Amino acid sequence: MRKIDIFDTTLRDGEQSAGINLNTAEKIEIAKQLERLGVSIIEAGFPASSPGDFDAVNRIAGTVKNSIVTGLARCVQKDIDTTWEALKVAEQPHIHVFLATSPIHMEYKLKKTPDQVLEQAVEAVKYAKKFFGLVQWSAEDAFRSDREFLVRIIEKVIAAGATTINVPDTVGYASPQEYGELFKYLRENVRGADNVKFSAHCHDDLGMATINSISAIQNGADQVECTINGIGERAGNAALEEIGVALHIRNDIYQVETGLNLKEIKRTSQLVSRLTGVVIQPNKAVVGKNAFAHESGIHQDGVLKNPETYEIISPALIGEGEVPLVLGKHSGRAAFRDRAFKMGYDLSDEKLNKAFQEFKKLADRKKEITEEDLVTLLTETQVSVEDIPLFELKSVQVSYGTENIPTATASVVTPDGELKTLASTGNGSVEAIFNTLEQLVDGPVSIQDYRVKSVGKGRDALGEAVVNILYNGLTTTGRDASQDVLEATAEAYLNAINRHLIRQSIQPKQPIL
Ligand SMILES: CC(=O)SCCNC(=O)CCNC(=O)[C@H](O)C(C)(C)COP(=O)(O)OP(=O)(O)OC[C@H]1O[C@@H](n2cnc3c(N)ncnc32)[C@H](O)[C@@H]1OP(=O)(O)O
Ligand SMILES: CC(C)C(=O)C(=O)O
Repeated sequence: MRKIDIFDTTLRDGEQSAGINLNTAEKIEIAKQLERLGVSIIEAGFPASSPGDFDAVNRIAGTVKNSIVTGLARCVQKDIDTTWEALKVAEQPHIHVFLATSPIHMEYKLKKTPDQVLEQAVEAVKYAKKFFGLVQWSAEDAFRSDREFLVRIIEKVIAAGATTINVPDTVGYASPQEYGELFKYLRENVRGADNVKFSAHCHDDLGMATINSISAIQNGADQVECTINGIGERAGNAALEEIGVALHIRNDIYQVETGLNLKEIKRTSQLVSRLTGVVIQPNKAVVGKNAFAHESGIHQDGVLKNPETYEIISPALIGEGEVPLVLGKHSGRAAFRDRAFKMGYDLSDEKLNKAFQEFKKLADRKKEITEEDLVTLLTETQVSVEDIPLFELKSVQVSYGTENIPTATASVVTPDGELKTLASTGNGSVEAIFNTLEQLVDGPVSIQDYRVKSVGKGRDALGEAVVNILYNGLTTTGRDASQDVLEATAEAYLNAINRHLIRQSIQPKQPIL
């Protein structure tokens, strides 16, 4: 199989992302991880650009042994000298010199004629060759360059000693077909093309960096330049993880080998995200948080029957652990049953259906169903409520005035069937209710959270109360909605106590996974 070199430029073009600034220690940590990932070449920085970059490139060149380390330089002697100073410690010193070749860059940026650019490129490559065995030359903005000029300058830099020719789409303008055709054209028209490697370097301004890189490979590129998580100047560079995994998964078409250790992808992606502070978008291909998250019932059912119904990449391929099915408003019974079973609840069909209906109601109201929500829901359903005697509020009355101490009186039927009437005071009406009902149980009940909100609009809107209690080492939450918030509060408090009784009387079996 044809070998494609993965040239990682996370530490150079990736660091050119607005807002990213990595220190030497961070760059070394990323470089070591890139080495574990198995990239062929690490572009560690631009040594002439700052003392910090020089130091990082130099230290990485002295540390990394299994990947080639390179540094970027302009076609000027000073840059090449500095790059040599940084890289002479490397096992296989490699330099990356570049000069723009497109009409717009030559005329307005470099203020040079094509002939002057050609001469400068040749001089720089010859000079670099005195120090470096491996010299990569890039025609910056190659895609927007005149093809005949490109062929002419590439032939001259090959003759001057360049070992790799990089053909970047610097501004992300190419279409996959056009970019592929450019590689084909250069392979067919450049004298000496067979003696060098051709490299692709794509930017994502039109969202085509990955597919353009792959198109280049299909048309003769031997190397692709990319970054972890696709970070880089403006909209970023081609994402290494996308290229690596696409070439692997669709090897039936591409038939190439990268030498990447794909199991290190997830870890590398997370490391780069953590150290750069660039959060990965959830739906990012391969490494996004949702890349393997199945949310809808029909998909979940399919995945449970056979993961390949909806998964073309196995999470294990990139070193991702097991990804639990997401339980949300689109989930179906199959996923719900699976999660319940894994949590240790083996429910009959009837009870599962009941729990599932409650789950759907809850999912409509909440964005995320937590583990605690599920435990509550499942334990309550596992035991039909009639099986366990609970407290039942018969009435509650609160006496409140600006001049007197708030007092609550409640009548409650206890689990033993006894009707009890209790009263207590508090600093406010709510505390008076809590103090009154606390007398029903043995020991202090700590209120962890208490919230009231209106459900619906207008004067007659219902008031919903949510009370979270800690009692006897267990945390439970009670809810109730009523026309009156004080009544809802008393009911929610008793609901939390009742949930405590239910959870105490039935413990789930040991979780299965
Ligand atoms: C497509 C790419 O990603 S290219 C890499 C881009 N990366 C960076 O620029 C990051 C590092 N850059 C830097 O730190 C600085 O720009 C430096 C240190 C390299 C140069 O700084 P300065 O000397 O202040 O120059 P400045 O950045 O303002 O302008 C760039 C100069 O380099 C020239 N230049 C640009 N590319 C090249 C090149 N490949 N070879 C030679 N000269 C070049 C420009 O024409 C300009 O020259 P001028 O000052 O005579 O007009
Ligand atoms: C220096 C070159 C390779 C570059 O980064 C680009 O053209 O985008």
